[in-house]
Amino acid sequence: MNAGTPGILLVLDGWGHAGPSEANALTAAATPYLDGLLADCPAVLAEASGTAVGLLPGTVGNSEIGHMVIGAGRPVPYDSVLVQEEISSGRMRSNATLVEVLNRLSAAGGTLHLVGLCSDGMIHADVQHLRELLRIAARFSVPAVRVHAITDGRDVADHTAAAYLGLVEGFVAEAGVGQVATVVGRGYALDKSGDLELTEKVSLALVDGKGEAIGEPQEALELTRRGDEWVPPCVVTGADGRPLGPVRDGDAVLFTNFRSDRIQQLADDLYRRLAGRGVTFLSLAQYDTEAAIPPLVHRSDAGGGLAAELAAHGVRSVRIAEAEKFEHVTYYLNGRDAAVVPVEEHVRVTGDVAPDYTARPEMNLDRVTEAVVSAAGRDDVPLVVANLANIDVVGHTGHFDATRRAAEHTDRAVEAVCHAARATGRWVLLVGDHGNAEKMLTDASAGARPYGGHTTNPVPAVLVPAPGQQVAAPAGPATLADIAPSVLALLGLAPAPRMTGRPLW
Ligand SMILES: O=C(O)[C@H](O)COP(=O)(O)O
Ligand SMILES: [Mn+2]
Ligand SMILES: [Mn+2]
Repeated sequence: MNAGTPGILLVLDGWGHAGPSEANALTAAATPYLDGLLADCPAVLAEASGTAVGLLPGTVGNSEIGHMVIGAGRPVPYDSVLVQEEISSGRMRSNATLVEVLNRLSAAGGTLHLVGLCSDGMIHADVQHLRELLRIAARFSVPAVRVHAITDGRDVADHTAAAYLGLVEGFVAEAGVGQVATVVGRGYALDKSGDLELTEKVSLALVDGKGEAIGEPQEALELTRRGDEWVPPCVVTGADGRPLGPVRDGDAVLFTNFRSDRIQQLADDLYRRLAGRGVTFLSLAQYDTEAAIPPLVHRSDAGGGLAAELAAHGVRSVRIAEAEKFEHVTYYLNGRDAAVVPVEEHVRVTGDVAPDYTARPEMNLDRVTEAVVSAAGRDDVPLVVANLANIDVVGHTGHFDATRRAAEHTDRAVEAVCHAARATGRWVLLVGDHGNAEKMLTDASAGARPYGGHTTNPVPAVLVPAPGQQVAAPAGPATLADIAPSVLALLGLAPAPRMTGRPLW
């Protein structure tokens, strides 16, 4: 173990590794500084997807699990896995929370409303979970089921919503119960920027049947001007011209996303609007909503990681990120623990928010960099943790050239951080949390269309040693679970007892 040297943990969001290709915006970018670090510093590729981090085999990584595992120092069974286990084992069919509500609906004649993202992107939801819930509703003879379908185009390739809606219509037919009542893009339904006007439009569709009236679900897709993400709220009407969907007194609403961060704003808004009307709310997995919504599956404990260890040793850390990734370097890195920790300082960088990130791939990176440099200059802060969001956030647009420019801005920011680190005697550990920008096209077999989603590729983990610091090249396979033990070792601390990862340097 090293004697203990202060450092900077820099998460480059969406920084995956793949060889050069026409799909790789990272190798296409001019990133001389990062190229130099990768060539000269002890580096390793770390697994950031699938079972290595606590996801189902072959599942793409995401920011939540990525930061949780970076912080926990061990794989954390993610919500998608817990839901899948509940379904595969057959336990969901007798899930006490679900059964109680379904029995009540069948006895009293209420409707079950299933609200969720309809794709198999495996980041927020899996449309197969909706299928199982429809089957279970049929087994319990729930008199009516309404599906309020949120179209994706972000975790999966754009212009795929027609196929997923087709799947959902097939599931409904197979179950013999249910109708698609609402179709709306995730840009509206899964806003997490706090833009309540977007959320309100979705709520009004569900509560009052307000929105574009359509006869068939697929008609909704013709009404978007910005792809699947921005399908405007559409309400399917019945033969009598009335919307099929509005939630009525005594109904139940079950949110089918397993990930909370983007659906919780809508869940809270609906909860408030329907208060006092005897509507039961449920969520597939546990949400961070203000409202207490009972989950069908409880989340895993991701505690006992880096944050706990730093607190136990009184090691001060400063956490820095743009608003988009702020929770990731605080809440998720701390094992989904929102407790205020006296030895932690949080810097949430705000600034101009571009409605379209392709026009501003630099985002507010200058301010993030300034905050990191300023924290690095403090003697009372042994550890600075920051997230550079650009590669991931711009990568999600599916726009190759903008993502290439995001990488070039990131390169200059990393250079500035490394200079500050050298001047203040710090090491810098750079790591991706999952892949994204190294794959901006779908597979050729699928027709090579633009792709803004995450990947299963490993991520680089690179240590830029502090001046005079001797470190050996890391050996063997690595995963994100090795990052917290590495950070602790570099700070001169032992891994926490619950960590299964090992120090890489
Ligand atoms: O919510 C999103 O923006 C994407 O679906 C997933 O991206 P993230 O895991 O990087 O947040
Ligand atoms: Mn991420
Ligand atoms: Mn992302």
